Amino acid sequence: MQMSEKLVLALPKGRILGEVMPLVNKAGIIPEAAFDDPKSRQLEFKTNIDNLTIIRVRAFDAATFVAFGAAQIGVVGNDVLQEFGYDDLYAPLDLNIGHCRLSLAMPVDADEVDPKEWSHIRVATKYPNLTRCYYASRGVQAECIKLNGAMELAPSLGLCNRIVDLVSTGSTLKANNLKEVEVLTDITSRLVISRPAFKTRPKEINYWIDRFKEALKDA
Ligand SMILES: Nc1ncnc2c1ncn2[C@@H]1O[C@H](COP(=O)(O)OP(=O)(O)OP(=O)(O)O)[C@@H](O)[C@H]1O
Ligand SMILES: O=P(O)(O)OC[C@H]1O[C@H](OP(=O)(O)OP(=O)(O)O)[C@H](O)[C@@H]1O
Repeated sequence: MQMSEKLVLALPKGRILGEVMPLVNKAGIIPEAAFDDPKSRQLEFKTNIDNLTIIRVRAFDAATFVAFGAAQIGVVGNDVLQEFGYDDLYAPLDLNIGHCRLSLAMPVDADEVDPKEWSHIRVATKYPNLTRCYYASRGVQAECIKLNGAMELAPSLGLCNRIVDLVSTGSTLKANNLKEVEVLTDITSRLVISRPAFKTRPKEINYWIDRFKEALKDA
């Protein structure tokens, strides 16, 4: 296949990276050595594919780079997809990695843990849009305090009694004396595509979607 114009793949640099790289490699993409060098300050990496580079960015920013067409392909958790709701992101493939859930949690000794009885709640979260939408659809007004991490501290320090955060093993909640009250949504990571790129370079983009589909079959 003829490949010329640069194609950028945006990968999240956090915990997903370890899970996503075997898939990226199986899809036939091998980054240059600097990618695995912890001392390297490089942010964009050549690969064995002539026109394809990889950028390693924060999980939320991977969605933004692709949504604005600065990268054409990316890997993004559907927590981030739902939080932003970017129209220009097409998410055709569930990569079956980054499994977790977005849940509301409260102190283990809290009362008022029946969501059906709530009409207004205050919540500390990294996901204010998703949280507001979820509760609005059930007639509950959610007032959100945006934090970027360590949400679990909010109840014990009196910021607010409820948090909405990602849960996987549940050990972070347990270590901070919190209990999971309800699951808002289940999360996995998806392959995402910039819609404009999909329109203008369909053959090339479909080629890579197919390579990732094949990689998933062997996973
Ligand atoms: N405990 C978890 N188990 C499984 N997947 C998770 C877990 N926490 C987060 N994820 C997934 O990994 C993505 C990136 O999370 P990660 O914790 O690496 O980033 P972050 O620390 O939130 O981001 P940043 O470093 O940019 O602030 C999330 O958007 C989510 O889809
Ligand atoms: O249920 P668990 O297995 O304990 O996982 C949940 C934790 O994982 C995520 O945080 P992360 O470790 O990514 O750190 P962060 O707070 O910096 O995002 C999430 O925000 C929880 O704190």
